Amino acid sequence: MNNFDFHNPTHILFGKGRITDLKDQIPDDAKVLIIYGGGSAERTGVLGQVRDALEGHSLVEFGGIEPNPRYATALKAVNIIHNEDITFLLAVGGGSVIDATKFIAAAALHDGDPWDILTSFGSVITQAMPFGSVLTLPATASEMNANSVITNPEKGAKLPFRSAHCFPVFSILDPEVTYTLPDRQIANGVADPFVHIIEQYLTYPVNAPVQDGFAETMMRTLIDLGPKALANPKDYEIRANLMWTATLALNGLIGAGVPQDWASHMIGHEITAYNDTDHARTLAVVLPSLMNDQRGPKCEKLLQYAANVWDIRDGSDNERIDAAIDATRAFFEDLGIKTRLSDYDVDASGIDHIVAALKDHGMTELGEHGEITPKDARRILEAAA
Ligand SMILES: NC(=O)c1ccc[n+]([C@@H]2O[C@H](COP(=O)([O-])OP(=O)(O)OC[C@H]3O[C@@H](n4cnc5c(N)ncnc54)[C@H](O)[C@@H]3O)[C@@H](O)[C@H]2O)c1
Repeated sequence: MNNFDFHNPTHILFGKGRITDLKDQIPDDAKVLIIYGGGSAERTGVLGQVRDALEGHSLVEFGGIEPNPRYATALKAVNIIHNEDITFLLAVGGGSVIDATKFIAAAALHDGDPWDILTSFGSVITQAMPFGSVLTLPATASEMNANSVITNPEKGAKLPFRSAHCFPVFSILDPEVTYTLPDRQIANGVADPFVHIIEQYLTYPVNAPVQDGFAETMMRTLIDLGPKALANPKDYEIRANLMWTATLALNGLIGAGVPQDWASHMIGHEITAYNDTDHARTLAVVLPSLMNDQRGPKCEKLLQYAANVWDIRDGSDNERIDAAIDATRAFFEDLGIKTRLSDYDVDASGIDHIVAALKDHGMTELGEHGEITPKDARRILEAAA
C-alpha cells in the first residue's frame, strides 16, 4: 500500500428529517447566505424546510447557480458576501451548488484575482469561509470532500480545484429529499459515483485489499440498486443506500493509499466545457473506451474487476476484459445513459476542439502513470465516436 494522509473533517447528519437539525450546526449569531440553484430547491420544498429550520437566524439568499456552475455567477455571490457582511454559507442543492459554494467561500477571502484559484487548481487558497450543505442530489460527494469544478464559458474552460480549506463543516443527507429527482438525475447519480470508484480502483495492484473490497462492494451496490431506484423512486432504503454510496465513493476513504487515474474525468470535463453535456454522461462515454484503450497497463485490475464486480471468470484474459467492458457499457445504457459521442452531437471537429482544450489546460500527462497524452485522448475519443 502507498503512504497517505487521510483527514476528513465534515460532520455528516444522515437520515429522515435531519434538516431540522440545521439550527444546531450554524452559530446563532451567524449571518447566513443560502446558496441554491435554478429553482428545484424552492419547488420541491427543501428551501422551505431550510428556512423553517433556521428561523431566528439572519438569512440572505442567492439563487441561480447553474448546473456545471459558472464562474461569473459565483462572483456575484462573492459581492453579496462583502456587501452584506455574511459570515456563514449554506449550499442547498446538488454537486453544482456545493462546488460553487466552495469556490465562493475561497474567493471571498482571496487577495487577488479569483481566476488564480482555478488556474492554480486551488493551491493559492490559504483560507475559506465556513460553509455547510443540504444535499439534494447524491452523485458527486462534494458534500464530503474538498474538490470543486467551475465552468467559465468565456474561456471555454471547466477547471477543477482542491483545497484542504474547502471541506464543508457539515452536510445534511436526507434521502427523502431525493424522491423528486427526475430519472435523468437518478441515473447520473448512479453513473457518476460508479466512475469515481473506478478512477480510484482501476489502476494497478498495490496490495490494498480493504480499499479494493470496499470499492467492489460499492460498485456492486450501484449495479444492483441503480435500476431499482429508477423503478421505485420513493423506496427509502434504496435511496438511502445510494446516497451514502455516492458520498463514500469520493470522500477520500477508498482513494487513500492507492494509485488514482482521473483521466476519464479530465477528458469528460472538456466535453462538458464544449457543449454542456451532463458530467456523468461524459464519463459514461469516455470510460468504456478508455478501459479498452488502456487494457495493457490496467490488465491486472481489469481482470480483478471482471471477476469481483461482474462475476466474469471464464475465457482468456482478453475475452474477460472484453466482457467486463461490455457489461460496463450495458450498465450505463440500461440506466438510460448513452455511451457514444455521437449521442451528444460531438463529431470529428468536436474531438479536435476537446483535444486542443486538454492541451490548453495542461492536461497532458493523465492517468495513474501520467502517460495518457492528448494524442492518446484523441484515440480514446475517436473510438467512442
Ligand atoms: N466536487 C466534486 O468532487 C465533484 C465530483 C464530480 C462532479 N462534480 C461536478 O458536480 C456537477 C454536477 O453535480 P450533480 O450531478 O450533483 O448535478 P447538479 O447539481 O448540476 O444538478 C442537476 C440538476 O438536478 C436538479 N436537482 C437537484 N436536486 C434535485 C431534487 N432533489 N429534485 C429535483 N431536481 C433536483 C438541479 O436543479 C439541476 O437542474 C458538475 O459540474 C460536476 O463536474 C463535482
